[in-house]
Amino acid sequence: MLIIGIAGGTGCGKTTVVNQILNELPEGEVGILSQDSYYMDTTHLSYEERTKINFDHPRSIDFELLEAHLKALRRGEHVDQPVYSFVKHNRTGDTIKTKPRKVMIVEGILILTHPELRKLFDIKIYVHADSDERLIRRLKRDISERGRDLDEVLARYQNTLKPMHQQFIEPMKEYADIIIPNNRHNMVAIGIVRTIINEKLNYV
Ligand SMILES: Nc1ncnc2c1ncn2[C@@H]1O[C@H](COP(=O)(O)OP(=O)(O)O)[C@@H](O)[C@H]1O
Ligand SMILES: O=c1ccn([C@@H]2O[C@H](COP(=O)(O)O)[C@@H](O)[C@H]2O)c(=O)[nH]1
Repeated sequence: MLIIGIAGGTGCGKTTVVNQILNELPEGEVGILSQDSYYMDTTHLSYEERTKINFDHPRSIDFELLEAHLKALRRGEHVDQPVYSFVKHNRTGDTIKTKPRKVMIVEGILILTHPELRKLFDIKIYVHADSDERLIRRLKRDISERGRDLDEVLARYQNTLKPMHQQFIEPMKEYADIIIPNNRHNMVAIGIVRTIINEKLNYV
């Protein structure tokens, strides 16, 4: 199994990059684990309390479960990946049966901050976009898709996102094997990653 970790700040385009990589690859050959599925279960908190969580700090992630799932997949077992709701700020209670594949991609803002998880990645990728670009994208996406408003996104950006990005996410570039500049769509870089995956899948 080839395990690829894809990190980078919010709005840098990780999900988009993953989807672009998957386009043109045979369906079902590459599996995805999203760090978002592994936000801590906060069912014991009220919605009001959950909105105050710092979701950009590594302690908000259930790395134990993420690591256990990745190791199980590597052993050839399937796992039940939790489904997360950004609107509710909590797991929904549903899970998605995730099967082991020859290539597994793990994506998320904080996945390179955890040393044990980092060791499991054969290739570490950091997607870079400038912070103003990321903020603009996040504003548009969170308002249209995640039920936020302008004030919420800007307050979160100033209070937690920006300082957490500087403290935990940006320094992870140091561990990256590949850095993808993504201020614009970067189909050349996508093509290179797809070639590496195709090689593993024996298609070249
Ligand atoms: N290279 C790009 N150029 C312009 N917009 C982009 C680019 N990559 C992603 N986006 C847009 O920015 C938003 C955030 O992208 P997304 O892939 O969800 O980022 P991430 O998963 O890193 O938070 C989405 O609306 C997406 O369509
Ligand atoms: O309940 C939640 C959990 C997370 N967030 C924000 O999401 C981003 C990470 O997701 P990306 O898709 O990589 O942008 C993170 O910056 C958290 O602040 C949230 O708003 N609510």
